[in-house]
Amino acid sequence: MSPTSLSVVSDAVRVRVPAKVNLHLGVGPLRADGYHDLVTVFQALSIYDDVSVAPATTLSVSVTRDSGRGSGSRDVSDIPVDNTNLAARAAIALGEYVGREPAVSIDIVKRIPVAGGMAGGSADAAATLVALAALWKLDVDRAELVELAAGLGSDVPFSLRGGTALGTGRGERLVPVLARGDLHWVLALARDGLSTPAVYHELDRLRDNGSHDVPEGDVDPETAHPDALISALASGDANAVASHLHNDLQRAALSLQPTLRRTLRAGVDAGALAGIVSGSGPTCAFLCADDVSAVNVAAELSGAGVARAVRTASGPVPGARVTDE
Ligand SMILES: C[C@](O)(CO)[C@H](O)COP(=O)(O)OP(=O)(O)OC[C@H]1O[C@@H](n2ccc(N)nc2=O)[C@H](O)[C@@H]1O
Ligand SMILES: Nc1ncnc2c1ncn2[C@@H]1O[C@H](COP(=O)(O)OP(=O)(O)OP(=O)(O)O)[C@@H](O)[C@H]1O
Repeated sequence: MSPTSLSVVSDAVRVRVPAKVNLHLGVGPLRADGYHDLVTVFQALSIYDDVSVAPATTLSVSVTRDSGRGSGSRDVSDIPVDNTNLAARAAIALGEYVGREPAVSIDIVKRIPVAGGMAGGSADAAATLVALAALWKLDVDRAELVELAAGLGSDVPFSLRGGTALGTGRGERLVPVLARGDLHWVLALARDGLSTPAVYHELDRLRDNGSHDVPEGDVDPETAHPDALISALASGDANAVASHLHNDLQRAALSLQPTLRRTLRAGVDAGALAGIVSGSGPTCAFLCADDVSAVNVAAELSGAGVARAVRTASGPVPGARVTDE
């Protein structure tokens, strides 16, 4: 390797950033600004995108599908590589904030399912903020990065933070939640993605067609607080956590992709404690009693032919972090 290419390698900063699942997702009515108030409990899971940034003459983005085992991405060709990519938007926003040209190359290795309800794009935006803060040796504190993150998307602040957290507002206002021990998950990845706005829109449509503002089984975020789930997380009892998993967006995701009902049933039949649609879907997340059970459930689900791919993961894990792995 020439000294020049060595210096290019050493100039790059790589950040590893996790996927998320919502253990509780209470969705309020549509607000005037097009968003919904949420009460949500996020958990970061051990499926990661890697985002590398390096100095360049102009801003560019590349996205590669990790071809190794553990890859969650079916195809990355749907992901834009222009300035609409959330990672590019993060670089532009941070550049504007600190008065710097975002002349960097951003290379994303994708493992988080695309349009899967696991905050893949948000993860890349959060990773880019952390990577550029390190590359440019910025004197910005965490609160400033969180503020920029919230401007990029509702899930981006959680991708920065990771762990387990209670989210309110659009989902961007976070407080940490104590979770004892690790939870073991199986993820069933769907063949087609779901658009987040389309799923929220479908929930509004279903609610408009129903007789109640907040239909039976849904949680009113104005009044409901996921206390029982938070106590279960503190106790580290996976059975108790499983019985308090809840997602108001689930029926909208099922309405748009009815085959997910079969996937949810198959996971529980395979021995999971409970199954839930992850965020806006269509990924289904199954909570298992322990790591051995997760491997067994994953094997059985793979054989059932109800998913494009099946992965195991554990949580909580930290948010976007510089790595040299
Ligand atoms: C479904 C979740 O993943 C749960 O954590 C998030 O609420 C989605 O967060 P996100 O992908 O970061 O979403 P954003 O980029 O902020 O918003 C995309 C679109 O989703 C809808 N949206 C999002 C968040 C929210 N609290 N209410 C909404 O109605 C809006 O139509 C919005 O235009
Ligand atoms: N870096 C990125 N990674 C993935 N998708 C991106 C990225 N930048 C922009 N997008 C666009 O965003 C769309 C949603 O992709 P993403 O993987 O973030 O969905 P998601 O995980 O369901 O989102 P969330 O869970 O935050 O609602 C994609 O179809 C793609 O066109």
